[in-house]
Amino acid sequence: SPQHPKGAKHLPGPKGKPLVGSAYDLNTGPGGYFWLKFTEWGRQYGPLYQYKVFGKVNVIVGTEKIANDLLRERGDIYSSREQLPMGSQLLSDNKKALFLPYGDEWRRVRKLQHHVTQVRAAISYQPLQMKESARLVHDLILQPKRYKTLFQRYASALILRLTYGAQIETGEEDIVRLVYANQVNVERVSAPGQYLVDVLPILLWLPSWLAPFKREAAKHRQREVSLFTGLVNNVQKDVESGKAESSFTRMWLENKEKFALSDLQGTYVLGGLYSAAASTTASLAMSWVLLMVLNPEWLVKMQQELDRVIGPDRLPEFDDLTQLPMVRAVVKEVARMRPVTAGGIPHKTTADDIYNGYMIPKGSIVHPNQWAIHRDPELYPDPNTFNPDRWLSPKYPTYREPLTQYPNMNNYSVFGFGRRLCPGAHIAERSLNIIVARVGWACNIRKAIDPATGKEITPPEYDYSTDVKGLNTEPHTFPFDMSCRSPQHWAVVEESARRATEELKRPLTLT
Ligand code: HEM
Repeated sequence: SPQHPKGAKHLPGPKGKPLVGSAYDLNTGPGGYFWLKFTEWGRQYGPLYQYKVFGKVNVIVGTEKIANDLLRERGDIYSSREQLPMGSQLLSDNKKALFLPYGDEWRRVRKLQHHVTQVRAAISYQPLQMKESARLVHDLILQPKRYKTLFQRYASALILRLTYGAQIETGEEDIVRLVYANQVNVERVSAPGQYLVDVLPILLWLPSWLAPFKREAAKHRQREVSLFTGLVNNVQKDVESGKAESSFTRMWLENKEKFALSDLQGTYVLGGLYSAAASTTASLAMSWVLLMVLNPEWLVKMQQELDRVIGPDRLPEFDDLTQLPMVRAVVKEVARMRPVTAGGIPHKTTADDIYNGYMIPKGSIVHPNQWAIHRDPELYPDPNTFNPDRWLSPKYPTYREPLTQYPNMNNYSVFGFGRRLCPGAHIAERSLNIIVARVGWACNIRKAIDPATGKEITPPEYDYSTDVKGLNTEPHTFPFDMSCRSPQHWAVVEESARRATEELKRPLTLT
């Protein structure tokens, strides 16, 4: 254990049991959600505390200020990741962008990610987002019970078209099924605590015949590498035959020397975008529907704004967003109350540090607990109330003007902190704004009526989980009614969706 400089104190926190530490306490919070356990401990130990698992120090951060002080201001030592033996080492030979240690390889990877996700690039994807959202609204009105599939189709179609030039119509194409199955698999295998080797890395030294987890990892890895490589090879063939449309993969293939990544590392960066982009975006869209069912007065307020600014004759467009602060406030408030990575994506420290007199040793796993950060009563008075006004009225501490620009999601805690901040935030923000503006413009969303009793069904406030254990959360299927607001709105939706479907068949050009 590190030498504590004179006077540096241990962080407070639960003592845990000998050897295992707090390993088995994490799922003992409400609903078994570890971020609620983090939050419960936070009430006892304060906004910065630690627990240990098999001797490993985990530091939990419960306010935005401390998260920024550490993960951003001291980014040179708070920007690494833990390489789990199973999830990272055996499964991908440490090639997964999300899990790369801080250093030169990560910087090169980040350069490629940044190139395709920076604001300027994100703006050029708006036409595609408009087409996909037009189809989304149309299909949601016809088949609201398929909302989960349809939100996932929107998000998958967007990222797979951008990454590989793949055209997705139903969302049930082979490519979608394969990348989705791969993601579920990988997240299951890499969820912390699934394999003993993750807490006892010494097991890595076992020969394969004694270590079934090694054979299992090898199988997954082979499957994943051939999936990602196959997708890149298809684009390569199209480039050679001159029929490849614009895509991230084509751009990378044509500019490989600029990025200086191995073929396999580049392939992993591209393949990893789907897992980072698809279920996260879809999750927040679903949470929006749920929060509209639970807080119908805010849908009405949003529709009043949309009716005033847009009128009944056309769908909202990206250029309208400056005039739609209520739409942006609703989106931001949904992200506050239902953060997708609720317990935060942990960073790892690469040197000893002292903060406010407390020791944070090198190698600590630092969890910015979004659940607590988003419910800090100093920043968010009455934090458990869904209140978009906190972004729109000067009487709240989170208010900022001008409202043509704020609220927005720049540097918003929902996307993480410091140098590892989500590079896809500009794309995700645009997706959510246009989905919420358009679905809100076109649809009424209400509680479903129980046919047996004739009474309204109120879905649970927080019944979340995920198919994919571990990092991302999303609401379990919940009941609601959705219908188009008027025949006039429907005519606009039908015509826009028809045109979008036609246009989606033409090659994409990214500027
Ligand atoms: C609502 C949607 C999204 C949410 C809530 C979200 C959230 C996050 C969070 C919390 C992190 C970790 C940040 C940290 O370590 O501090 C992250 C990382 C990442 N995100 Fe997103 N994300 C979303 C959408 C996207 C999209 C659309 C893309 C790509 C187009 C994307 C690409 C990535 C990548 C590549 C990383 C890894 C960065 C690294 O480890 O250096 N994300 N995201």
